Amino acid sequence: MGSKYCGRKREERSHTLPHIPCQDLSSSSDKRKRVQEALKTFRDEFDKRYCQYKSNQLDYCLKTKVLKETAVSMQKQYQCENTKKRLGHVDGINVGDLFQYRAELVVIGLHHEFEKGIDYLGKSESSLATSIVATHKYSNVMKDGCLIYEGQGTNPRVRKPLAHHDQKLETGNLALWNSMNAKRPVRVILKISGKLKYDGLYSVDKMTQGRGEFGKLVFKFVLNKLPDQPASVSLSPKDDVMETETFQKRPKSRDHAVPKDIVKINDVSEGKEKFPIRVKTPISGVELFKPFNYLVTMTSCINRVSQCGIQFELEIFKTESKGWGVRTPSFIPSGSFVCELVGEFAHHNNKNAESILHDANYIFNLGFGKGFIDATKHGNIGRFINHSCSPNLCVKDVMYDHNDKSVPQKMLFAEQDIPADRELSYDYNCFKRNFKVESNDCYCRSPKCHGQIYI
Ligand SMILES: C[S@@+](CC[C@H](N)C(=O)[O-])C[C@H]1O[C@@H](n2cnc3c(N)ncnc32)[C@H](O)[C@@H]1O
Repeated sequence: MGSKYCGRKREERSHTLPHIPCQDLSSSSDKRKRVQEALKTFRDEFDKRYCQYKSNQLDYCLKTKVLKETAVSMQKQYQCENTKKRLGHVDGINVGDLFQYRAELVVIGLHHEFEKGIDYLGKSESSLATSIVATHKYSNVMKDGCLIYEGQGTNPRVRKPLAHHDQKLETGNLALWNSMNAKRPVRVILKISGKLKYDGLYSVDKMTQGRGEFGKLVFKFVLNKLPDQPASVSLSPKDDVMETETFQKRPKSRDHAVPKDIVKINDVSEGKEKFPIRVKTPISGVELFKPFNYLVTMTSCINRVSQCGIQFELEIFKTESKGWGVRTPSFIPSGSFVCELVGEFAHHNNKNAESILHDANYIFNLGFGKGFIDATKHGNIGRFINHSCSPNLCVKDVMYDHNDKSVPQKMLFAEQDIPADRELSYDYNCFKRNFKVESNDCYCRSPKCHGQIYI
């Protein structure tokens, strides 16, 4: 039963096995033959091991493990080719060659890393990148022949990291940076339609740093194919689509699909925040909120330079039943600072308190004797964040250097990982409501909804 299955699998797989066209029969033909033989040995050995796993009823999802095991065993038996890392082309491998598995690249010496996208030689400042593999797991983009390649770092799409960090200019990232400065070419392997294609030598022309899909700082390397490189062989007319699209075309979940909105205001903060704060509305006409003066700090601390400007792109949008709300177009990791609740600070004994509290939409009550923050006329994006009985943000008191406890600084932090396009919310009931309490019906739709919100 086991061997019958293996036979069928072997036959099926032969259609997708690495294909190296036999076109180069010159002086390097021997090397090419050896590369092909190494691949054949790898495939046969992999099939054998994989069948054993199957017949022993071991978890056959461990395909990656068997692939690596096979390649490592070949390394130990000196059956691999091009074992010494080098810059430039690798003997016996042509631009346009196709491969099925990352482990095969190790066996033939095109890319020596089983998992890491950047392979390099040398150490630290003197390191140079030899090859990169561009897959859909990172936000890599191929546009008009130019590859924008995201640097190396913790990637929740590969495995959930214990802690998600900003990318650092070290190891592979540093090597790519060094290759850029030293103007040394890098081999590029592209993953297209499930196959790995050697696309030839590229130059690293630029490096920028920005916030990535998961909210951390990432490096973006701009690579261009060297002009003297042979045109690569396309997989099929359909596969050429990747030339103009991002690798990362994942459909958005229906639950969190963003309705088609148009940008009504490009930056409500008028340049005061690090990122523009867009106001979006459905295409049908929607009346905008009353104008207000955008502040980045509390009016009681005007001399303080804001130490906590917003760190993520945020946008204001029209919710179905709660008026305006705030959502994030990008992922926000749990624990991240999101924004401060900013407004005019007033005490309850302020002669205008009664009239202010009459229109309590943008009032954050700090408790009896502690005053309140009024964001009616002066405020920031925090004034648009709605209440939820199952919130994704929490409110924390943060002390600044002045250490003045009478000055309220209410900061909102992500209480959990927040996916892109999700509405931000916190629990309004965390504010003390021991003076004039107004209650409203709550439309948060959480299964834990208390039915009312208090302001
Ligand atoms: C700080 S403002 C939030 C922004 C507001 N939605 C707007 O349109 O400007 C607070 C007001 O939003 C509305 N709101 C916030 N959370 C709500 C919820 N869960 N259910 C119903 N209304 C809510 C209430 O009218 C509340 O007084």
